[in-house]
Amino acid sequence: MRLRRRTARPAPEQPEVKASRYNPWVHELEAASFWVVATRLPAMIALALGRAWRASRIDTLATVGLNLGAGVASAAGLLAVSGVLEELFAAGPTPDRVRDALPALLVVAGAALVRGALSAAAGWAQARLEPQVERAAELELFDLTSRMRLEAFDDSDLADAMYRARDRGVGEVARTVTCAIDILNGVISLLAVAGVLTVLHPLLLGLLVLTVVPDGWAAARAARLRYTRIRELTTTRRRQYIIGALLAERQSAAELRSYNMRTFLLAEYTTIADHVRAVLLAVALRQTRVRVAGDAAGGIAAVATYCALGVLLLSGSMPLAVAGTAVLAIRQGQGSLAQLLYSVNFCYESALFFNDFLEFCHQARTRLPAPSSGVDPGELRELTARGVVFAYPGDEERPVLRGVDIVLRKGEIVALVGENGSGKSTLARLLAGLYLPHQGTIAWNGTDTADLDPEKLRDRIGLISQDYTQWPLSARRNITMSADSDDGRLLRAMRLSGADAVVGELEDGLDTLLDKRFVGGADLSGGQKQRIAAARGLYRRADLVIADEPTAALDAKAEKRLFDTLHAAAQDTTVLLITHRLASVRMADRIYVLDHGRVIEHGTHDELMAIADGRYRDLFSLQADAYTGIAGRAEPPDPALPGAAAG
Ligand SMILES: Nc1ncnc2c1ncn2[C@@H]1O[C@H](COP(=O)(O)OP(=O)(O)OP(=O)(O)O)[C@@H](O)[C@H]1O
Repeated sequence: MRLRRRTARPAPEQPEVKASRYNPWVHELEAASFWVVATRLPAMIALALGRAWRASRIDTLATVGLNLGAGVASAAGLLAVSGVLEELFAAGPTPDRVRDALPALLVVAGAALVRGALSAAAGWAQARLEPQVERAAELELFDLTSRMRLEAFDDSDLADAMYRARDRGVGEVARTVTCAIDILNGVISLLAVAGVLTVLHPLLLGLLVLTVVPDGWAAARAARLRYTRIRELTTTRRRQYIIGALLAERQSAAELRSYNMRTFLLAEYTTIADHVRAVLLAVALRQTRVRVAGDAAGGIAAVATYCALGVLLLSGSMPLAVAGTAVLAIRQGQGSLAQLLYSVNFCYESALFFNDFLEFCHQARTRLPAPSSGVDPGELRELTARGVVFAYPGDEERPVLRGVDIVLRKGEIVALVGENGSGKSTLARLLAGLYLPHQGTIAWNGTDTADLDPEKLRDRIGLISQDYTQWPLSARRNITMSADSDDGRLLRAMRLSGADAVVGELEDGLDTLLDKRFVGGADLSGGQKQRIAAARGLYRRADLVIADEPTAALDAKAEKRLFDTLHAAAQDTTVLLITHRLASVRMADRIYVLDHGRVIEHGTHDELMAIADGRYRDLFSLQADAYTGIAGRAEPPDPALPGAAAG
């Protein structure tokens, strides 16, 4: 199959490629004038320098101080040059003029030497500062991402903002600092040139500005064109990155091959990459047009400047020696002003991306949990959910939980059952304090969990999650989930979950790295991973163990052992068990049946089995029939299933 199409590509299918639909503010940004954004620049520079100051005071002081020194040396050198020229253009024999110019020449040389030394030292300080600023920005970002409320990760706008902040924002913090310092530098050398020009003829300063402004405008316009397009492409590039990872990462490698997904994914990637390329090429064209216009205007202004100089010369208002100095100063001034505008422009572009970083940090801060009350929940006696309503972000009109009431008392085993998508895992996450209900309350010993210290609360809960993560850490850390480990508890948790057999087969036992992407790393089977995840939940000294489908990948022996363990643990721990294996919940003290976010039945196994046409009874009988082979309750085969018609 040909992946590349030479002809014009039709509009891409993927909705995320139609970026403007998702980024209406891009047009607002485009509409904002350069000056509107430029007025924000000083504040951005101050923010960037503030970050530099916090990252390293010494290096910030050294960078700013040494650059200032270099700027002053450069100004002194320029003034001395005009002194040299003055002497050289003066009347008298040439050897005398050269001799008279010598002191000023020495100043020029000395200034150049000092400037060079200070610039080198400033460069070194700046090079030290940048990684420190970047590191601080990265740490700030990850501090926020790891503290945000869990539901923030379900918000696609925030995901875009996070991508932008991570992709470019973090790096641009340091660059904004560098640019800010370059601007300071540029201002100093420009002041020096302006001073010289003003002394020579006040008109020259105006002419100098005239020659550089068009270039500056063009550079700024080009930068903003690029930024708005890159911003517009955020979702698209995030999608491109995700598909690229699927094509290149180990986790998806086997499935990609077994389903022959290569061609499909490459085509998808190409469509997106083509779209990104087309947008960037269009930007490049627009940028070139803008730059050509700027250069043309700048050229006209330069011609006008030299014409004005000629007029001044011809009219006798300016002596030849002064005109010579003026040409030199104008050329140096053009260089300085162009450098300054370049720095401003660079800073402006960096600041736009730096703003992304700030914007994400701001958004993330609004998603942080409320300041902790510090209230210790205390040992669990009773956990209740009353009238709990919860919807995921973006789906507010379709709540996943719609007025759930449940109760768990100390030492009980409580089971949640129900069909896929009925809301069991969501309820478990709310009970674990990972989400807060939108309506209703979850109370730990009668106190709303929202009023308790969330970390202390989570310390009392062991969550054996359905979507467990295998961390790129040693087997030990994968179970203890912290730097310290209590060997007694660790061995017990491993024995109860069956993880001891898994670890026993690893080359370095508990010290084996559970990540095959690194040298010496090991890979585990699905069931082995689940045993490790179960050990993780059991290792905690928890009042409440929430086991969400803890045995889906376990073999029959390991499953029985884990359920026995959970039942045994319930002597002094409360257990919330979510499972589709209904045989395992028979012994539960209470079973809640969820359907579309509501509790439709609850009671003991016997009570629920006594409800004629009850949902639990139905599900239980269905599973029991599958084992006992009683055909009486079996439904007729679905005609849509393969082989059904033949049967
Ligand atoms: N992070 C999320 N963002 C948006 N919707 C979600 C999210 N997680 C789950 N849902 C939706 O919430 C509903 C309930 O999901 P939940 O995982 O709680 O069901 P469940 O009963 O545990 O299902 P299963 O038995 O398949 O594990 C589903 O419709 C699911 O699509």
